[in-house]
Amino acid sequence: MPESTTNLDLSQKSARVELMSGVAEEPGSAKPDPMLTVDNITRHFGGITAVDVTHLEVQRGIITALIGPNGAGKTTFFNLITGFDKPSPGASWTFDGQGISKTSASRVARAGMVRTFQLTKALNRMTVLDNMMLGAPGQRGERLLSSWLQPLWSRQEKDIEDKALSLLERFKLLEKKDDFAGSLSGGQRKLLEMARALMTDPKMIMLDEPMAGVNPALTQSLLGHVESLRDEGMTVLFVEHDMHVVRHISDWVVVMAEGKVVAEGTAKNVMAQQAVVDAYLGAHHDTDLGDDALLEDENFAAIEAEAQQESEGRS
Ligand SMILES: Nc1ncnc2c1ncn2[C@@H]1O[C@H](COP(=O)(O)OP(=O)(O)OP(=O)(O)O)[C@@H](O)[C@H]1O
Repeated sequence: MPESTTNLDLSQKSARVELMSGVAEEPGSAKPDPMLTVDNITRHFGGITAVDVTHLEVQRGIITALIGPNGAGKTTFFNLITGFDKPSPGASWTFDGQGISKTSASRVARAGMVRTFQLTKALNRMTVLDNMMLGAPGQRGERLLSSWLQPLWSRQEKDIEDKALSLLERFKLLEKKDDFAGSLSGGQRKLLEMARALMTDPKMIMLDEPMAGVNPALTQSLLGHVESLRDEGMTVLFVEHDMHVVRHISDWVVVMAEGKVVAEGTAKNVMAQQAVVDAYLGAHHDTDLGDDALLEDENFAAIEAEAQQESEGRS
């Protein structure tokens, strides 16, 4: 690992700022020590180009947010790099120095890159503890989830259960262990999704809208959990629409629009960039996303609704 990361204690904000201070705030910029490097990844659905990323590096040991208006390609990008979807020929990407572009989702997970999954109907009907231990397969994602846990299953069941219980304790879900997952509140579900992803001891965790549907009381606690994963050395990449959250916990922000990376930088700088304003608002606006007023939920919802209307108008 290059000295740039190892010499710094990335649980300290000043160290993270120092680490990223030399990084160009432009799409595809080189990082001091990338955990993930992606080249020429494209995905078309019929006539739509959902993803068209020429080059992207995700820095190790920090929290990177992936933002962009609805339909920008964020979820498709997550699916592609975790092996849940296949890109057009010519794509390549490496994780922790290892080429993983021709690798199945379960192998990607075993290499140390996991993504969270929303609780599906079948998972809702399982208890919280069973979700952690994972058995019952239904949909593709669930089968993959169980195959991620294969390496663990070679261990004694007791060890696996101990690990599940200690994660549930950490995420304050221990009292709920015998309840059906479907009975959990929105925030508790998000905690369970996160806890479950940690069963495989990942190096990098990818969170898909970790704060969606979470009440304000639990938001703070969830944010704290995400930050503590980073403070323990994990690399975090998350998709999020809530700009308060993005500003609050991101060390770096990548902005996608119409499948491409259109901006990168710190939250503050990125939101002031014209390309980002254009992506969210359309080029005819001259509003600054760095303006805090724009980060009020109400205003952001209006911006998103407008972007949605524009994209529907185009399609
Ligand atoms: N399975 C699919 N079949 C057809 N089109 C798809 C499929 N999945 C995604 N798309 C299209 O690809 C584009 C990117 O979608 P994607 O869901 O990746 O965007 P997103 O940035 O995650 O949006 P959101 O923030 O709304 O979740 C959109 O135009 C979407 O309609």
